[in-house]
Amino acid sequence: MSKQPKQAPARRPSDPQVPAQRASAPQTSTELSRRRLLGTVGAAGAAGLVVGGAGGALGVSAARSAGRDAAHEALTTIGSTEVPFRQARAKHQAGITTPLQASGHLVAFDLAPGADRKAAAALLRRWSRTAEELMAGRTPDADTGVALDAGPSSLSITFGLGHSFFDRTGLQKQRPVQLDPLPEFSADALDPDRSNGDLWIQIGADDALVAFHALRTLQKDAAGSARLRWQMNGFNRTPGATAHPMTARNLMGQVDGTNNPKPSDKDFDERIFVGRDADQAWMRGGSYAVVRRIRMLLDDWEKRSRHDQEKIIGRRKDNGAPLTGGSETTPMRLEASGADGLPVIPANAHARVAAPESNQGAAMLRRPFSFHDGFREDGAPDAGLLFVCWQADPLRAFTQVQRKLDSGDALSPFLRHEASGLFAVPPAAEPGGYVGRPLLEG
Ligand SMILES: C=CC1=C(C)c2cc3[nH]c(cc4nc(cc5[nH]c(cc1n2)c(C)c5CCC(=O)O)C(CCC(=O)O)=C4C)c(C)c3C=C
Ligand SMILES: [Fe+2]
Repeated sequence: MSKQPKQAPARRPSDPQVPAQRASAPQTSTELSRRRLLGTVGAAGAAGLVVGGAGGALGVSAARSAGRDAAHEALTTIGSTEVPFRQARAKHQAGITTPLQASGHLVAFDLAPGADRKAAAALLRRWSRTAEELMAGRTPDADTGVALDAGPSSLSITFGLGHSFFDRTGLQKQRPVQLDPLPEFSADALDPDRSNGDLWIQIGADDALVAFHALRTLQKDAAGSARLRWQMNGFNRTPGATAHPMTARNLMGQVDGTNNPKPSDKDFDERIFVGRDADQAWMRGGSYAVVRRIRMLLDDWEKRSRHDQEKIIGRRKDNGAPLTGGSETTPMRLEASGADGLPVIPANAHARVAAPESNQGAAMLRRPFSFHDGFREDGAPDAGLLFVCWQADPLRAFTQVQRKLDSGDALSPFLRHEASGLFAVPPAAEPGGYVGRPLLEG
């Protein structure tokens, strides 16, 4: 692998609640004044003014007066931001508590016929090495050049193992019960060809070329050992695109992710990561990912008034605040009723039905991407949410909450669950090791 010329990496905080914008926060006061200037030009552009030439000149002269060569400066630190493959104090893989990235690929592979445990180990070793190199901004020696000049761009690559992986490798005794298939839900319309799989990779980056490059490189690494089963592409808002750091919005226009567990919560690790006393020692410090392709019936949704939409979720559309008042971070007052005697947050509002208070404390870390795969025959967008959630125990988190949603969520009529996967995501590789080594060589 060769190192690409790039700025010194700005390490990205491993906290999903840390707004992605922080990654592009000004680093020095000179930087601040240059950014303010460019921000002003950007705002003028957004207002429809023709500022291109003047804006460019202004930007260059500001950098020159700051004693810099503007030609060698990136406009933001987005490209140079690096997510560590292995974190100093955390045992888990990147891509779980990493802030949401702008571009994502979810991809599942099946081991090739004849590929055994040894072949699986060799593949995970190759993949881990590639992930570590690409996340550090280095590219393979014989490379396509797709991601040249882009820097690591907060690339994270996360590896998971499906239920069938353990049959294929003869490791059934090491398969955790947490990987038992999810139950069927009444709203499911699942396509088996786009569900599950022996191996799963989640790729996220703030540059679409970097994300594609990682996908393609990992696919080539798999040649002869594993075949692509399904692939889904997603996106989120670009970090730094809004003036103020804020929670993501989904394609229904809602602020989505507000009431996620936070790493600062005292029970965060216990809820999201497998504990030290887990039966399967190789999973300690790992997590379980549930992946659902959920199509949104946007034609139906967009016909509903904003008032109706807010009642369906239980939160305001503009700022994500609960209907019981306050700001986005104000707790919902589930017991509050209005002058009509009815609950202000309706009994079937999505946020109420999904809340830990309605689910014996169940909580999961939601880390989704939006998707848009064109339009269906009837002209409706084939778009929605690549719902990815993380938890220590899917039965007590995703399954508990989805059962509840299945039996009375006002949002359900606007959704179609079309694909599903459940994966064990082992802890990060030890230095010199690879993801899954304690399982495969234990
Ligand atoms: C089984 C788990 C869940 C699925 C599937 C799901 C789908 C889904 N959700 C939204 C939009 C929102 N969800 C919100 C909150 C929320 N959702 C879940 C779980 C699932 N959602 C939970 C656990 C929570 C938190 C509840 C709480 O504690 O308050 C919200 C409100 C804002 C927020 O807290 O994030 C929105 C909006 C969509 C569009 C969707 C499927 C496409
Ligand atoms: Fe939700």
